[in-house]
Amino acid sequence: MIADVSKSDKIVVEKSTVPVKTAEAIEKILTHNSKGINYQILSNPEFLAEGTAIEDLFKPDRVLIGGRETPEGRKAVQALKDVYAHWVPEDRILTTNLWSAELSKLAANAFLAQRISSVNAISALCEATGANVTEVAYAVGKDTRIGPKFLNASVGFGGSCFQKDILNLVYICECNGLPEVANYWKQVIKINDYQKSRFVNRVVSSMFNTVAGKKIAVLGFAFKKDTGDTRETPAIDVCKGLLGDKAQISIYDPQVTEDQIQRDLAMNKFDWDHPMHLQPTSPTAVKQVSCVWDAYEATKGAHGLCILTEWDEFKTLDYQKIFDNMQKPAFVFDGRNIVDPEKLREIGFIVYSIGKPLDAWLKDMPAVA
Ligand SMILES: NC(=O)c1ccc[n+]([C@@H]2O[C@H](COP(=O)([O-])OP(=O)(O)OC[C@H]3O[C@@H](n4cnc5c(N)ncnc54)[C@H](O)[C@@H]3O)[C@@H](O)[C@H]2O)c1
Ligand SMILES: O=c1ccn([C@@H]2O[C@H](COP(=O)(O)OP(=O)(O)O[C@H]3O[C@H](CO)[C@@H](O)[C@H](O)[C@H]3O)[C@@H](O)[C@H]2O)c(=O)[nH]1
Repeated sequence: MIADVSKSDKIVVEKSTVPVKTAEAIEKILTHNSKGINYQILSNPEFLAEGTAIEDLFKPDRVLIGGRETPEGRKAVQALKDVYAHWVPEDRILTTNLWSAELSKLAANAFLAQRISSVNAISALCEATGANVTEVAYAVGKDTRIGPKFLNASVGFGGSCFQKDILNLVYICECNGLPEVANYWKQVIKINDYQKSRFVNRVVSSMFNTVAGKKIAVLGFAFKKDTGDTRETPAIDVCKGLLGDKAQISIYDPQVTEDQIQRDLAMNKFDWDHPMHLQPTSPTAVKQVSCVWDAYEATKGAHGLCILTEWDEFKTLDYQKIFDNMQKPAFVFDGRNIVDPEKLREIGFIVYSIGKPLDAWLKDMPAVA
């Protein structure tokens, strides 16, 4: 513990995403064990995203430093500011009070996730009306007040941060007697869950209302491209949904190991959020799941193919070769909108792309159970 080993005054910096007022708890613990040493607690939340961590570190949109509004607090903030000033322009280093810094991190992730749930909600309406979500998102994002980023409709957001941080925000709202605000943010997660189950329903209803005994190839298991991280990946819920209807699944991801996939699919929801030592020791492998190291192997003999991560290599696969080796009718369900549905239809596939005008085959099939 910091208090045990400190021999002089210290600045303690929170980098992790924490509930608002965590700095106060840290401050109290350290002060009560201080033996005359002074501690300044700063909140300096981390904003990097996986897959772009180094870029984000060197060229951050902003660095946020929160501290106590006392002379000692301001001095500590300035000391950390001086460290960042070595490579970050000064106008990008924001200083605030402690609680604003802690809350801003949660709010930023909630706003980002909210954009995805907003566009995903619109994607369902696009499918019902014949609008195209890519065109709608482009038109909406052209308004400079809204902006074009983070408006890609998908099978759902994943990753270790968004759901956890929104639940954190919801909890803080409830603790502060703000149930309406809590419910507002909960809805972002509900739409995300809806989007994943909507995707599974599309697969099942398109394939004659059952996938039992059918081989479904899954391309991509990570929660986004350029990472092997599977925490909260939508692929877990989609695969579990398909397994629930007794599909045989063959998974290929360029970076996720078979061991990780088996572990994720064998565990109960939320178990994978626990530290390693609290997770079930050796979950039994899910027999209906095989993991292969090649997209062509995964799709060989398959009835349907689901794209669940937007890996670049999936954009340039030889889809004619894939079609030739699949059962017919051959289905593609693109959960990331990375393939050209028209080109794939020309090959002979029946194609579902999130929020895009529906294939004639899919038109009368229900999107939700
Ligand atoms: N991963 C990212 O891209 C990212 C980006 C910005 C901020 N963050 C934040 O940084 C923090 C760490 O994220 P990470 O991705 O490195 O997570 P991680 O799961 O890789 O690391 C967390 C560590 O904390 C340990 N841990 C968890 N619960 C514990 C407990 N109760 N007692 C003792 N140890 C415990 C885990 O064993 C693990 O070693 C989180 O607050 C996260 O929100 C992460
Ligand atoms: O338009 C979009 C953008 C993203 N996603 C999905 O959203 C999830 C999260 O993506 P992203 O935010 O790029 O990755 P993270 O590494 O989770 O980074 C987020 O979470 C981090 C941890 O708090 C923050 O530091 C980052 O700023 C914040 O972007 C992934 O499943 C993406 O596929 C979409 O579906 N559509």
